Amino acid sequence: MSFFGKLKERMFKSSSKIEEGLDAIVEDAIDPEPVAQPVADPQPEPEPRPADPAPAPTPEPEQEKNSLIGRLVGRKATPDTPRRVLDDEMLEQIEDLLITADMGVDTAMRVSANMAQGRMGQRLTTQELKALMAREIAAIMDSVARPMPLYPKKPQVVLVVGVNGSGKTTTIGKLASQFKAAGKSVVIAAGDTFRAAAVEQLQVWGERAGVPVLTAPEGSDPASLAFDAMTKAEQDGADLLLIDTAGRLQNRADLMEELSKIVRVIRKKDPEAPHNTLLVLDATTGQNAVSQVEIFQKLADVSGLVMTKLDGTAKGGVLVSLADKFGLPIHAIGVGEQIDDLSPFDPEEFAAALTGLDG
Ligand SMILES: Nc1nc2c(ncn2[C@@H]2O[C@H](COP(=O)(O)OP(=O)(O)OP(=O)(O)O)[C@@H](O)[C@H]2O)c(=O)[nH]1
Repeated sequence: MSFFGKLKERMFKSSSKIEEGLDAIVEDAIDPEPVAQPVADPQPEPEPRPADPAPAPTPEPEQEKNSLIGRLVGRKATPDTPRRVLDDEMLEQIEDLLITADMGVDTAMRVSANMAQGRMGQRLTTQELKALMAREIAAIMDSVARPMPLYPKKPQVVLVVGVNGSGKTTTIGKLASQFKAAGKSVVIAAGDTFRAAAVEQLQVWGERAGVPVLTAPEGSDPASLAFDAMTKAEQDGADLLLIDTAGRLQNRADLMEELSKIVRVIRKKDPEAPHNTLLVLDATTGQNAVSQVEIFQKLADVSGLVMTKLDGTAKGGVLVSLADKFGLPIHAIGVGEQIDDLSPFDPEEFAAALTGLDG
């Protein structure tokens, strides 16, 4: 199966929600036109009414013609495909649908308004709506789709932050495995020293990835472990040091102090560290992820996002809202619990998978 097919299958809950919603909106047509005119109807329409013109093909920017969404937009509907005239009521329904898909009010309004621009009064099929929606979503996400930058610095220090359970450990394991496969040497530091289970989990992932995991006795100072890990990574000539951190938001002042102490200590060895601060977010928390970004931006100098658990949730739309609201780079997405279930973020494939556009 192609990667796109796999992504779409994994994101089926998000896509089926939008897909079913769009089907319902189109079928909900209180359409004054009794018989829908297909796009490629060979019969010329005698007197097209100005308020209800035959659907003009969606204009395609030149560079999109060969893209995934560009190709999907061009698909022709059959004569009996249901259509609905795009009007204010339908636009509001689309907006509501996007809000229920966790896109947030502002982003939902932007996406639906852009979809409608120049198309009011056109008769559209679900497939055409999906394609328009996917195109607008991809446009919002295009500028934030960036792999984690790699610097020539050794070791490159990646601080991984996020609330407990967001998928930090799993993501560190997946990243370690991918970098190792790319020929990089990696060291992991189990910085959540207060939770024995978190440390054990990280050790399991380290073994899977074939990467050493530095640990410290339960309850010891995470900053001191980070310093030791820096020393080891330097001694080993490691390319990458991934530091796991605690995610207790219950006491933000403590967490902020803990994170800033880690940063202070590793800067004694490299004033530019950490080179990346990845915030790991759980897609199943929906719009909660928005407040998590706001909080963690105050606690740490977040440089990029990884969104986990996009498989099996109907809340994938939150990623569009994050891109729209914060503009932080999205480096990767988690689509499962296995070691290779971390994918680079591709806005076109994501948009097509989210909207259920057929690949
Ligand atoms: N379905 C799915 N599950 C995931 C994904 N990423 C992580 N998980 C699961 O989410 C749960 C929490 O993941 P962890 O990596 O332990 O999260 P954490 O942030 O390190 O949590 P703490 O160890 O409690 O701090 C685990 O059961 C993972 O298997 C993903 O992309 N998809």
